[in-house]
Amino acid sequence: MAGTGTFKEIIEGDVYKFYADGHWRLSSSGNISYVYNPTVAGKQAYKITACSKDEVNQAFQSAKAAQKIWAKTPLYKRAEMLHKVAEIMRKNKGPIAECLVKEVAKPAKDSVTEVVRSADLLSYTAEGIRILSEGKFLFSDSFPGNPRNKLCLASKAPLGVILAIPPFNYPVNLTCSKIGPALIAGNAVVVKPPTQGSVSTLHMMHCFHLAGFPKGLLSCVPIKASELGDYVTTHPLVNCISFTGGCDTGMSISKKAGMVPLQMELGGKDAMIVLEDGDIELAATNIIKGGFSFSGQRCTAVKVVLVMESVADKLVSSVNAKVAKLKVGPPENNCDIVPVVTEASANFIEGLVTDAKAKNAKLCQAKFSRQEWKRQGNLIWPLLIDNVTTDMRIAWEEPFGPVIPVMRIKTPEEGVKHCNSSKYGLQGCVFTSDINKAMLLSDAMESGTIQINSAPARGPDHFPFQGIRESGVGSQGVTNSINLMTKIKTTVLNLPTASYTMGTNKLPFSSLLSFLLSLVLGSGRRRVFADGEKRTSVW
Ligand SMILES: NC(=O)c1ccc[n+]([C@@H]2O[C@H](COP(=O)([O-])OP(=O)(O)OC[C@H]3O[C@@H](n4cnc5c(N)ncnc54)[C@H](O)[C@@H]3O)[C@@H](O)[C@H]2O)c1
Repeated sequence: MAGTGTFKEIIEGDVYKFYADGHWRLSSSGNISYVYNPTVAGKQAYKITACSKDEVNQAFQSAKAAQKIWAKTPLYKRAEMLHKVAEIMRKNKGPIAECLVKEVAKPAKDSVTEVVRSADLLSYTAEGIRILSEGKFLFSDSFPGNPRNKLCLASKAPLGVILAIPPFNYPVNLTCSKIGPALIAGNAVVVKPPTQGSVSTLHMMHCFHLAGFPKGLLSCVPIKASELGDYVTTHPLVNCISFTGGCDTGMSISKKAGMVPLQMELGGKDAMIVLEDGDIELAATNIIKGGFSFSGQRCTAVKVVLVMESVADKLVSSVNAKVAKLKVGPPENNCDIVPVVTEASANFIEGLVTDAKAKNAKLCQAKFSRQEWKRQGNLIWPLLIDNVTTDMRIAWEEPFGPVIPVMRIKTPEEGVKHCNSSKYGLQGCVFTSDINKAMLLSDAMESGTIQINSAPARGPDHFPFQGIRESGVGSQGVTNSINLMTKIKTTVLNLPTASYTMGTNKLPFSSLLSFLLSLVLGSGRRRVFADGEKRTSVW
């Protein structure tokens, strides 16, 4: 059970602690943040301590110190540690999943899946040592005017301290997808958890604690973002920000961040284009799975359907039939449609529906099976909105709820134009049985990823995943995240003469040997330099 047994150390009374310097403690500020249960209006699920400025600063200082030691930890040992955390997470998936159900209303089964998937991600990331153990070796003579007398060794070095800011919808998975690559690459991490989702994140962090990482290397500092958000994101010890969340927050952080690498995974308006030759049943199934699961609160949810007029009726009626079978209710019962995360989100979604209705869109479920479209608290019944036009907000905005607009198009180009006019460019998908059309459309759609004959999806977690325009900066996926969280360090070996592998040059052994000798002799000694002269080394 959450906060007990293995996890009893992370709570005092009914208040969850923060994690820094290898310890769990309450903030000296005495400040508390409240996490609400989305399923029961106004009901508090958890209380968490909120860190002060000094405590956040201390976490960054400790991270900086610990990173220096961690960077000297052999790659294989770093990998062993990540495998160990993954094992602990798998063993303790129950309590972590329990928190996801309570604080973000994720269906119980999906909550367990999120924890297991995150453990798998960490195990996979541990194998990132294969990427990190390889570097590059360059010869100088491919650039005009250079003989082969310079040898360049390039390798990946850690950046330092990574600030990880995950969103509420996948707090465990999207924290692991930042921590794993950061640690394997030799970095330290400070996590700022989302308020809804913080308790799952704290439980997950305890698994890292139990695995025995060096003190200070990892910390998790819940804060009130409105008060300390800027302090955290502009802290001078931050060497990289890996953020997942909404466009407005991400863009505001990007503008304020200093000269540090950014990994920004922001919102999306993922378009599905359905052509006349597409498998309509398959498209309908993917709208249900890809658009309504977790009540549409996924960055890669289908967020607008652009269907060719001639097959639109068939698609809409197939989706409507499937919508009627969706189970609406609490996450504990594994319902398909669960309450959205906050009342503010529910109000926002309702606003999009009201606007579309006022502009004569058709609310399919208001008519279908005589069921009025409805909302009770944060619970919003699934809704397909047909005949959506470009003057409606829902044609452009991200609902992050179980509401999907359908726009009827006359040509595929019309669909591409709508997709490319969006401020977002995360994912998209195309349904067609013609591979040539699929490729042409994929190339024409300006989004980070286009899926052919399947709904947008983030996984598998090692695939590259990125957004363009306001959907983000940088690319993720295990390999890309490792690369983003490292910098290239080069050492150039300057030889006294050009040397070609198995070349037929006359070998100037004496000078080459003396040069090599100079490399192996210790600092401060009288050394023979490449030019044959004896000098005292400066280091
Ligand atoms: N592209 C992706 O990979 C991806 C994945 C999941 C979710 N998302 C997007 O995330 C959004 C939903 O998540 P959300 O509601 O948690 O987003 P959000 O932008 O409200 O919050 C994201 C995170 O930023 C923090 N935050 C807010 N203000 C801050 C500030 N001033 N300084 C520092 N941190 C601050 C929040 O506490 C949270 O941890 C959607 O737009 C969704 O599309 C994107």
